[in-house]
Amino acid sequence: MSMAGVVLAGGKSSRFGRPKMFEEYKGVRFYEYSINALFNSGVESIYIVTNDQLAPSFKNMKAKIIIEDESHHGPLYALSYAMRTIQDKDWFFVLAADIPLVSTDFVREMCTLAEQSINDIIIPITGDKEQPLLALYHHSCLPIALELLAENRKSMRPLIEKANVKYVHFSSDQKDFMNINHQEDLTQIINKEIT
Ligand SMILES: Nc1nc2c(ncn2[C@@H]2O[C@H](COP(=O)(O)OP(=O)(O)OP(=O)(O)O)[C@@H](O)[C@H]2O)c(=O)[nH]1
Repeated sequence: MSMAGVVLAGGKSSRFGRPKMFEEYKGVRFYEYSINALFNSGVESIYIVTNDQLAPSFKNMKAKIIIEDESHHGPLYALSYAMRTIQDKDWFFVLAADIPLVSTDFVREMCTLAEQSINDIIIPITGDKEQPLLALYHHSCLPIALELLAENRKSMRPLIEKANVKYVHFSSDQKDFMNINHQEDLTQIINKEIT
């Protein structure tokens, strides 16, 4: 079994107001947290998937950069583009750069689940929230994803509905899975209102 880590970092950040993947928490940029969580976790190689405008601003020796041929088509397109580009891996561990504080232990535990899995997708549930952008996707998802994209269906949801999905419950620090969409979300973490 071989696995690639895929950091999704090519969104518009329209709610945040500036490219949020480059924001810092405790002196580390969001996308670097995602890379660090994947590093030494069982994932063999790490990729940042982004667009041509943002690409020059990523600086990290641990990850390679994949530049989408078309920008802003959303996470399903980004994942399928990564799967088309990286052809020698069975599994793709997706981490959204705007959920930066996930731990290596979480990634390791998910990787262990993939070893014996006959599923197409493994999705964690944290609290009562499904986390499709912190999930494992088998290469078998690619034809389904391409079919959906050809129908202009760009959300992850129809892929999840069509694929064979395993859900796994995680109880963890709320902060680990905090999704940063607005500047106030970051302020909340910094002010330790979320513990
Ligand atoms: N590579 C890539 N990543 C994306 C794309 N769209 C969203 N993402 C990433 O997916 C994660 C979730 O994105 P969202 O917060 O839903 O969308 P966003 O465009 O970043 O932000 P909003 O404009 O505020 O909705 C973030 O880490 C984004 O960087 C895309 O088209 N390509």
